Amino acid sequence: MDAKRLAGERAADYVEDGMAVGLGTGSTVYWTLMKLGERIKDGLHIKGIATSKATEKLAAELGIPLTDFAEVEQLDLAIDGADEFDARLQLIKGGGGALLREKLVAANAKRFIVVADDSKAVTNLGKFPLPVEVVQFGWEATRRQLEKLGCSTQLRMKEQAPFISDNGNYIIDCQFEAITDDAVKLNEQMNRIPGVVENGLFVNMADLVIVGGRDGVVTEQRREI
Ligand SMILES: O=C[C@H](O)[C@H](O)[C@H](O)COP(=O)(O)O
Repeated sequence: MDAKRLAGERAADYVEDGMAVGLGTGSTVYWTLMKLGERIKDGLHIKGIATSKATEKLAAELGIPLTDFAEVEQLDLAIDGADEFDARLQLIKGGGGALLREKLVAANAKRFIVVADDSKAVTNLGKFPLPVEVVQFGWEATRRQLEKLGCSTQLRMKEQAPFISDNGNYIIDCQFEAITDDAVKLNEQMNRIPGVVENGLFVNMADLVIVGGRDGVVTEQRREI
């Protein structure tokens, strides 16, 4: 079975009746959502908060009831994919441009489970360009400030026009040599730049990473507290 599918489906086992669940975005968590859709048909009752418009649409198609933060104070669980994860379970996310809602949802969940295939495991974060969501106004100035942190940058494009996030913002992809030392510090430095809305570094957030191996074996890595 596909490695993403193995990881995605396993995560659905952590969802219990009555839970409020953060529903991630991407091709790995897609399998979690499919599984949850099946379990709902069999009588599981949950409510979800989607991390993107794409996930909202998929959840509606699968019959997963949605709610929002007006109704839910804290999610029991959030499940999402990642573009990279290291041994400390620090992540880069946002390859699909959903990082802002994803971070907000994960930050307001009691437990955050990441699903990934084994190609996402890295020794040092940063081979995958770090996505940073910025407001459209003055984005060129924001980009220059980001470059002062030691990266080269690229405005994300889609069909010859700037990519627009679900929140109406641009994404600047930041390529570092490697994020070797302090992801906590870089996360803070980026978010202090005026114009930056959020960045794709998820530090000390993931509690568990479920990894689908291309050999068909699923492993689980827990964060040491
Ligand atoms: O913005 C997108 C998200 O951060 C995704 O969770 C991430 O890009 C991983 O996606 P996939 O499971 O499709 O590789």
